[in-house]
Amino acid sequence: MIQIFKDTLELSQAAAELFVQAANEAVQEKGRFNVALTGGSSPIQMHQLLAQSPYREQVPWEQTYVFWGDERWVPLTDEQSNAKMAFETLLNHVPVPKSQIFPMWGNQEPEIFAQQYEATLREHLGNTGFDLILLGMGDDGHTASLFPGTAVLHEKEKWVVAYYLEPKQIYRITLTAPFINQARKIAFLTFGEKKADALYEVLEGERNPEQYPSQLIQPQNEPIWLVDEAAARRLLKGE
Ligand SMILES: O=C1O[C@H](COP(=O)(O)O)[C@@H](O)[C@H](O)[C@H]1O
Repeated sequence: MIQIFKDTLELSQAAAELFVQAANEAVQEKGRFNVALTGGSSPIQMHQLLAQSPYREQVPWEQTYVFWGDERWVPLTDEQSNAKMAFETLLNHVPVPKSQIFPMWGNQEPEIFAQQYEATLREHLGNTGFDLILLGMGDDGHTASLFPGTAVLHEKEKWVVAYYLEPKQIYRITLTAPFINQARKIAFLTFGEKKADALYEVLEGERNPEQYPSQLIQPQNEPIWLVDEAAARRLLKGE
């Protein structure tokens, strides 16, 4: 399902509303809300909205468990850290218990940490997927840290993988596509002209997940694409 918004504020408001709804549904049903946050720039405005009235009061923070979809393997103080951004824009401003926040960072080797993170997920989620996974999409069609041409795109068993991303000279840690696809709800936040080509290829182009890894995201319930008019330019033209 694609929802197109005039600008990033309207898009972020819709994302915040979706977050509130998913949280309340999950808590009503089973007493807790398991969410995976996305990194990059796309969620910042949604985070800021969730940290303020009226959204802040509408989220059952005490029952919320926060994980990440992916991370750059850097300490939590590093400017590149997706978790640092989430703490600064959201988590430091809401009453979610710190013991319920699980950043993708530790003192071990990244591969060992990935195994431990998967064990933590299994402990908290059991055999169910996330209630909500928020995702961004890079200009190249990657999502989470599922980058074009990488071996992780072919992972079938593991839920979490760490690997060295040669072009960016950094380790990445990421949920895998088969695990992401187990989520009850998945929402992509995508805006800006620079994403127009990739968005068109992902949604309307031939199937080529090796080049456009976002195509691997095919959960049972169709993902929700929240996009702005600039990113949707080619979709709107029907090119
Ligand atoms: O590297 C990453 O990029 C994607 C997209 O980032 P954005 O700045 O275009 O929103 C992001 O979804 C991912 O979490 C991040 O690690």
